[in-house]
Amino acid sequence: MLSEFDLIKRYFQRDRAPGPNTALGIGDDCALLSPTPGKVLAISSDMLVEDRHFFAGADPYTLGHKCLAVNLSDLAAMGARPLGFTLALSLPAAEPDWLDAFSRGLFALADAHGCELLGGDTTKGPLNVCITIFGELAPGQALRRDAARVGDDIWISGTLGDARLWLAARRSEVALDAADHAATGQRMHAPAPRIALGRLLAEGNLAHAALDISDGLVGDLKHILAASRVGAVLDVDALPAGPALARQPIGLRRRFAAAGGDDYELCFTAPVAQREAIQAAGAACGTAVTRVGSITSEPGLRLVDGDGAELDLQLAGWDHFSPG
Ligand SMILES: Nc1ncnc2c1ncn2[C@@H]1O[C@H](COP(=O)(O)OP(=O)(O)O)[C@@H](O)[C@H]1O
Ligand SMILES: Cc1ncc(C[n+]2csc(CCOP(=O)(O)OP(=O)(O)O)c2C)c(N)n1
Ligand SMILES: [Mg+2]
Repeated sequence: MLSEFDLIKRYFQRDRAPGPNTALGIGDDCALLSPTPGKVLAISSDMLVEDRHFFAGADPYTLGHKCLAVNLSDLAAMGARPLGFTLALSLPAAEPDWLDAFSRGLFALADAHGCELLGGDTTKGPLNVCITIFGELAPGQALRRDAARVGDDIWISGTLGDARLWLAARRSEVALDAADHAATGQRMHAPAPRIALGRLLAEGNLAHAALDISDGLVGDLKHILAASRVGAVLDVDALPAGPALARQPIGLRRRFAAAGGDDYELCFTAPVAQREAIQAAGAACGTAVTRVGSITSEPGLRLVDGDGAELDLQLAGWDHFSPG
């Protein structure tokens, strides 16, 4: 039988020297973080709950990846460099095989981004993973939701909608062949946080506002519009649908690309004069970037098709407390 403290020591406390920004890691009442002098901290929390964010029986390796990925995605959306994170874990049982796979998935992504586990909390209870992440960036460089300006282009990284397509297949709403099922499952379970792109956009002063798309593009873009007191026109047919979604009928393609959720891509706004620099930044970090609309002085979000005709799609973002 694993005790609470055996579990922490065996799976989460690593036998290695702390990184340069960690003054004190796991084991005391608090961790001590040393941000680079002159930088500001970026802090965010996201929680993943069984039966809400993932299905019971989810693969523990990809769950370890995803719970950190969604947090790194928030740092990417601010343009911050990752420093470290805390892990609050509620587990129904201390299962060695589950913990081994979960911690391997978690640390594989953490190590890829130089983001150290600083501490956390462990309790018995329903399966629930909550991470708080810390990053840093230069003062004034953060890509804030209130910084969009009239005339800005709206850009999207990567592709949209394939994670939502996997969810539809899992709910037996659509049928996918084995290859599309596997590819869309990868998008749902192993999103790639766009840290490199976010940092290039912030450090190069290329973009104004940004956020990461977790609830679906139209829902999330409205947060930028509200905070910046602007409107937008979005070309739904310009949205970069994921490769599996691109093979689906146009109605589903539009709906899942515009409001799918679980995308963990960046949506950002930038001056027209930065178009070439943004394409170059995307190329430099191997992430496609696509222009999908523009910021307007007229309030509200207008959805149009490839010919500029108004679309009435009645789309909404994910809301944990909405009945839908
Ligand atoms: N329980 C809470 N207490 C305080 N702030 C919260 C709480 N839940 C969410 N927030 C804040 O509300 C804002 C919106 O949250 P959310 O939609 O979860 O952001 P994101 O999509 O970036 O994760 C964020 O600034 C977040 O820190
Ligand atoms: C079992 C299951 N059902 C539904 C979904 C879809 N889903 C759940 S939460 C969510 C939105 C993102 O989660 P949230 O907690 O709102 O993240 P945040 O916006 O705080 O980053 C989506 C699209 C899913 N991923 N798994
Ligand atoms: Mg959140």
